[in-house]
Amino acid sequence: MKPVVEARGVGRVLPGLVPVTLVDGIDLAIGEGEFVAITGPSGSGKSSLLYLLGLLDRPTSGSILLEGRDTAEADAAELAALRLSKLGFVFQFHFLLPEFTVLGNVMIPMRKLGGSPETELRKRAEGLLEDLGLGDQTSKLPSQLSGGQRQRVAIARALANRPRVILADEPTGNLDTKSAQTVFDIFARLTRETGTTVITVTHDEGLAAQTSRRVSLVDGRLAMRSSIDASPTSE
Ligand SMILES: Nc1ncnc2c1ncn2[C@@H]1O[C@H](COP(=O)(O)OP(=O)(O)OP(=O)(O)O)[C@@H](O)[C@H]1O
Repeated sequence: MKPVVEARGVGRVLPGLVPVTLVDGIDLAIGEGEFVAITGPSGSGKSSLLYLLGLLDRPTSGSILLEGRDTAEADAAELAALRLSKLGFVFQFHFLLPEFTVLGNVMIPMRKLGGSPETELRKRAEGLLEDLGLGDQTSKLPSQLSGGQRQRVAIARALANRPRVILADEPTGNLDTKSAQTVFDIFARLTRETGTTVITVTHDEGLAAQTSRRVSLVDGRLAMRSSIDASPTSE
């Protein structure tokens, strides 16, 4: 199976009088429909790796491949276009725009990508929200929703342009146990039913155990087991 996202010898060093190594020598191949948890102690580089895999940051060594394409030479506009059309992001904080309705928030990335009539975009956004149990909340403002509902809107927005990969950074960090479980249930269903790849940073052992693969970091490097796990998808 061809990997959807691949890191080849990826390192990221912050320059300075005392350079800081965020991640180092990461080799990782993640396939279609995989549900991957990035785990490790605080400060081990989990968010840094996620940002690199999501093309939000650039490696200082090695490269990231998306659907087999090396992104090392892509300029900022090309990276932005790839993020918009191929990737979806969910963060610990929802980052919904407060003045837009739930539906309006989900339609923002759709309108940015364009290519379909407004009525079609609206229908698709409504379908996504319905699917995530928010069919009766579409005209509300984010402030009128619970934390769990807001995070589901953020997931709907991440899915707006039918991404190949969802990248989530501690998406359950602000949620109660039940809402956190709902988020992971949604991710599991997405990977199973649509072949979307989900890569999520989490420090919650119980949730990490529900994914199909663990990638563990220690001091910015893959822990031994993660390297072994990386091999089957790159065959
Ligand atoms: N802009 C920065 N300047 C200096 N150090 C940084 C910067 N960004 C990250 N770091 C350091 O790099 C290391 C990796 O950070 P990162 O946020 O990727 O780790 P993490 O595993 O996600 O941590 P946490 O679980 O606490 O969120 C940490 O030691 C962090 O303090």
